[in-house]
Amino acid sequence: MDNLQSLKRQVEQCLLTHQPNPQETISMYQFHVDFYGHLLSWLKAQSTYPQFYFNLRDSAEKLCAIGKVRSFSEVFSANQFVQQSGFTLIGGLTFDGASCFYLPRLLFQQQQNRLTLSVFIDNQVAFSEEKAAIAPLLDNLARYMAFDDIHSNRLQLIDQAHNQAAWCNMVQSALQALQHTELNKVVLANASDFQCIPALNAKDFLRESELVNTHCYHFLFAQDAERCFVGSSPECLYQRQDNHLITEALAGTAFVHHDTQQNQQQADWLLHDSKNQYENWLVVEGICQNLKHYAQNIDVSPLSIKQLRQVQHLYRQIFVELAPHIGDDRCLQAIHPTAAISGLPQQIAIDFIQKTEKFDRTWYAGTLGFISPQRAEFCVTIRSAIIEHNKIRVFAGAGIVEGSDPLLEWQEIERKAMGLISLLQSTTTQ
Ligand SMILES: C=C(O[C@@H]1C=C(C(=O)O)C=C[C@H]1O)C(=O)O
Ligand SMILES: [Mg+2]
Repeated sequence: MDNLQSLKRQVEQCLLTHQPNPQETISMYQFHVDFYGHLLSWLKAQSTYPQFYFNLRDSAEKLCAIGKVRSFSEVFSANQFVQQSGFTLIGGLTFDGASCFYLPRLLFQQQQNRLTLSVFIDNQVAFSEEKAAIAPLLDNLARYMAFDDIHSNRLQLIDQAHNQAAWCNMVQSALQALQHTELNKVVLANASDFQCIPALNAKDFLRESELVNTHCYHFLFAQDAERCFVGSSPECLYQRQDNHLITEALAGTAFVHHDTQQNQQQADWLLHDSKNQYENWLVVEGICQNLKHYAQNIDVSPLSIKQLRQVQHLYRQIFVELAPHIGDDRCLQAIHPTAAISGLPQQIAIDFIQKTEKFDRTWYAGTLGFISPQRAEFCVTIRSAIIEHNKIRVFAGAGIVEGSDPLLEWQEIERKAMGLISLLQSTTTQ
């Protein structure tokens, strides 16, 4: 018997015997099975929202969830709930810092070929209502939907928040602000809207991205059936195990060449280029300034290179020993948004972005991940897109510092966007 069929039976059995315990506001049941399928293919067959998928960058671990039992619009209360209940919350913050954390109805945690399903039941709601809410999820629990090939889907650029000329003007005004104000760095971004024929399924798209955009986090967050936020990001906001936190500065960019020798030359150039070094260092400075009140010790690694498919970046890890009782609410608020996606000084950069960019970043350059009592992990939601029926909006940004060249920064954001766009056939080049 398929292992999801067996999971379904176990959950059904458990619901038959569930006795709401008045001491327990929420009950959790956990089931373990071996699993050789793909959680995105399972998710594709589900019709309950919100939907969440998080494939971690540095380990063979994936989280996948549907439905919602509790939600928290403040990180403080989200963290408090995690500490009190011991449960894992998923979600994150938009670029603007709006918080969206929730306890899903079904949470899958996959570690290699081992799958754990947690089912949450709210004892503050009549059990008959809970059973009725769970029934449709159970109907679909053992279902998969095969991936469709997306290689023949065609993309056509229909609109851009900033075309090349407008982008160059925007970078020029940032360069002026860098000269005449306290601003040291500002990360400007663009949104490009494509029509996709035929309409694109977000799960097929993310599956394709997972195959080629390796060494990245892969995430999907759909609050409803209408639109879905997806992406493959190389950037970790932080990972925490007890009071040990690792964060990073990933900033400073060169293109990737197919020729190994030329690629190595690019990497060597990037490692020694003062503009890119400065762009990266400001991220380290921003993070250290914001975390110093919460840390007992901070160590910064030497510069290295993170190679991706289209671009390569300067990379430093930052190892932090947190002071006692510092929760993920404080960590998130201190680190997000880093100078890799906002700038420095942080508030001046955010104000500049808000008055200059002609689109709303929403979940782009936000953060998604999970919080549990012992550990938490969040990625920075760059290299991302919103898929809505037959439209896809792709986001890309670049750090502007003294010495930035508007046209080179334009090429940089176009290259970054290619990480996702190149998964499909683009019929328009600009
Ligand atoms: C803002 C983005 O990327 C960020 C900007 C970088 C840069 O300007 O060199 C490099 C990596 C990221 O920190 C993006 O991809 O949208
Ligand atoms: Mg850059």
